Amino acid sequence: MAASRTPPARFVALQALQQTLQQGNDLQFALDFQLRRLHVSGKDANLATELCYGYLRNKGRVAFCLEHFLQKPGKLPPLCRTAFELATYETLFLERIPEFATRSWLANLVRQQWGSGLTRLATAYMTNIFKNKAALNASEFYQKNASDARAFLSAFYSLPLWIVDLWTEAYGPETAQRLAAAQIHPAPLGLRINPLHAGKDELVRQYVALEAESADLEILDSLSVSCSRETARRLFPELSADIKAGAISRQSLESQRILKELGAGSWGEPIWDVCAGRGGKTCYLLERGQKQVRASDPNPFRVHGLSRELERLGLPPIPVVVARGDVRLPWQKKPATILLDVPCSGLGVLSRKSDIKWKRTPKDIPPLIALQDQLLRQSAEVLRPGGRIVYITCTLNPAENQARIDHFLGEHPGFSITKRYETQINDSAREFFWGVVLEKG
Ligand SMILES: C[S@@+](CC[C@H](N)C(=O)[O-])C[C@H]1O[C@@H](n2cnc3c(N)ncnc32)[C@H](O)[C@@H]1O
Repeated sequence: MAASRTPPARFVALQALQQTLQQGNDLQFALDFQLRRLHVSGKDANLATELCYGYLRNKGRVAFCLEHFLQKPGKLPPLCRTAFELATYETLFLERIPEFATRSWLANLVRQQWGSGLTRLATAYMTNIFKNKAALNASEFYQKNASDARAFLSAFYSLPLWIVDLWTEAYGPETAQRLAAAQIHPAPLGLRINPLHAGKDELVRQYVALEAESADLEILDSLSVSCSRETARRLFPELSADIKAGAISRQSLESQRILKELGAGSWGEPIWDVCAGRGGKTCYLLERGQKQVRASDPNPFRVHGLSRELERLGLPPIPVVVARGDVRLPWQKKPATILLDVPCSGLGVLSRKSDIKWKRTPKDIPPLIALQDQLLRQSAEVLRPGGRIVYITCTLNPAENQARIDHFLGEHPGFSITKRYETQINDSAREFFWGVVLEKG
């Protein structure tokens, strides 16, 4: 795609979205890559970020508009279709962008890439979108034009039908609607204060002083904080510098809460964090006083990221290896606690990772279940007698949650559940975690 006349934020967004949707790359990775490659920063980078995340959260709704106003949207070249949808998103959701700006970048891009026929189509389409903007922002439009209740939920809350069906069957229609409504809002910012950092007391003082006037601020045991991005700017004016200096980490409050609820901080050691990724949970454990922690993950980039996290936070070095957890124990000493933060469908974190909605399909679930079973089975094999397995997912899918544990307990009757936690489904929850502690009696 030629960059010459497309404004930088839209150009970066389209490139990153293509990389995410067509090549399956992680959205943040694709966005960072394109911002660096095209030397885009400041306001343009902020707009590109807002476009990518906002569009993916609302992609189902804007696609419904395309289907409504165009006869054969499926015939558009994929990138052209994404450009139509991105312009629709901008019109319906970003109030501050003037009509002429959206119309002109879309028309110029379509003319340059696909010629005058599609440019006329783009112009006529955008006229319809602007004319019907108020109606397109109201649920009635989707209720009236969707074929049935599930198609309405899918269009208005921008959720693939298979997820609507899964949640309706698993949790009932009312809860499915609440979950659908929850995932369409951006997740709040979750922060973790490093208790080992010299600046910790000052940081805590800062947000405790402003707690009363920050309605969206939630604090969990004084070191875990969640708030909107606007509030974070007030509470932590130096956030980027504090992160760089190792005083703060980004981590969702729910991901911290489940560790606390499952007793992290007083788990028997050594602990093996089997699916450690970039080490969000590993670092939490070390910051909360666990000493003998070992971490592994089969993804070398994530393992490298984890080692850098340990350095950034000034944490003591721990054994970290690239390894799968479902085949063998990569250490000599048997662990007393095995943390399985398993690979899962991620349907509980769609508000933060909205690309998952458009990448996952029902076909992905059986291999994930097989891996979850094998990780549990292998953990039981290598666990020290009297030890515990902590099983966590960030998904809303009973087949990956309770059903996996029932299956495991069926095969391993010596184990029982000693702790359990799941995020409550209420109107303020945006992210959902599920977990249990299993101990051998
Ligand atoms: C939910 S993420 C873990 C997030 C991480 N614990 C954190 O808190 O930042 C799941 C991780 O499982 C890893 N994984 C995939 N297959 C695996 C396997 N066979 N054994 C162990 N880990 C695996 C993935 O690479 C991914 O990093």
